[in-house]
Amino acid sequence: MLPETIKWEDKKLTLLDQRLLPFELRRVVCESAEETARAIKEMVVRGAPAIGVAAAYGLALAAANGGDFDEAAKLLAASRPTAVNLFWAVERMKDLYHANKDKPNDEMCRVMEAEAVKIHNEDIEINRKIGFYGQSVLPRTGAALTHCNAGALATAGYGTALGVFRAAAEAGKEIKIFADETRPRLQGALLTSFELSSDGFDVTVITDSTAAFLMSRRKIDAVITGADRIAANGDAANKIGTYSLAIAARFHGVPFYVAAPLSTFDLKCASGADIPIEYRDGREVRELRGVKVMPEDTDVWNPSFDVTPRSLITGIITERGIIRAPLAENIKKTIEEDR
Ligand SMILES: CSC[C@H]1O[C@H](OP(=O)(O)O)[C@H](O)[C@@H]1O
Repeated sequence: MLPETIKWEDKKLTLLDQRLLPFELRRVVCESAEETARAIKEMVVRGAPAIGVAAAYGLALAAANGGDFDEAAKLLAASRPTAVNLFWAVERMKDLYHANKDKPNDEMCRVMEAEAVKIHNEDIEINRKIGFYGQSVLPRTGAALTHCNAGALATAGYGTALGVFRAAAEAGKEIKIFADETRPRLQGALLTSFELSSDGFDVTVITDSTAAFLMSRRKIDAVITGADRIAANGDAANKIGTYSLAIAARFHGVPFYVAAPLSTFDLKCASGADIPIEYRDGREVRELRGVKVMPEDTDVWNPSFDVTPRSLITGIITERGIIRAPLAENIKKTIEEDR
């Protein structure tokens, strides 16, 4: 059984240290917003929904610890730039804090803690709904391909893309899953493979550059990935390598789905061009788990995300159903109906 990604125990946030998986199971304890922000930046916890939930708890800690709450919120918002779930959670907790800051401290802290727990539990329920709708795109028996980790390790539990596979299995479907290793941080090889095999799935790791050849040699019924931010027109930012996967899927006639909660949509971004892309240290590419794989002075360009244009996306699987073309219109309609 997979350990919980995020736990709130004795008014402390404990995070499964995903930098050590699958070789070591260790938890990092966060007792302040500062410690939480560092854990997000250093990818102790990662995955769009998971960092949103962690940030919510980070702000519950900020409220309990006193000090400058708005500064704590800024610090958390600055930890990583692409996943909009982070900003959504920060804004939701800030609004609550300012609505309750004049109440007695223990009451205000209780309200903040309860909201973070609510965000945590909501995420798991949303992921189950994403799985419920998403499993319909998979056959009774078949194969699927995913990229990075959009599973329980990237969320508060159950997962988004991997939640679709869980729901398919719960519906009695037999799906062989191929997981891109996902250079440079290897979330597919180290996290998705570990997560799915721990839950008894038939999962095979391939290198990122194998995906197109795999599609040319065997039937892949669908590619299903997560997302970190989806623009109003349907362009979707996700882990680097997703865009080239979508191009290969289109060339081979494989349906390409993005699985994401409505909190991943950012209507303030008109298109993918407006989505901020995180660039990380080149050392992530020059080294593999601390072992140099190229000279230290090698120039590296290391965007952590790319943007898949809506034209390559078959559908976006959400907790309100599958949004299909015309994506811009149907995104607007779905979000308005959810309000
Ligand atoms: C369920 S969304 C997970 C999403 O986040 C990952 O990025 P990172 O591991 O850098 O946080 C990747 O883009 C996944 O699809």
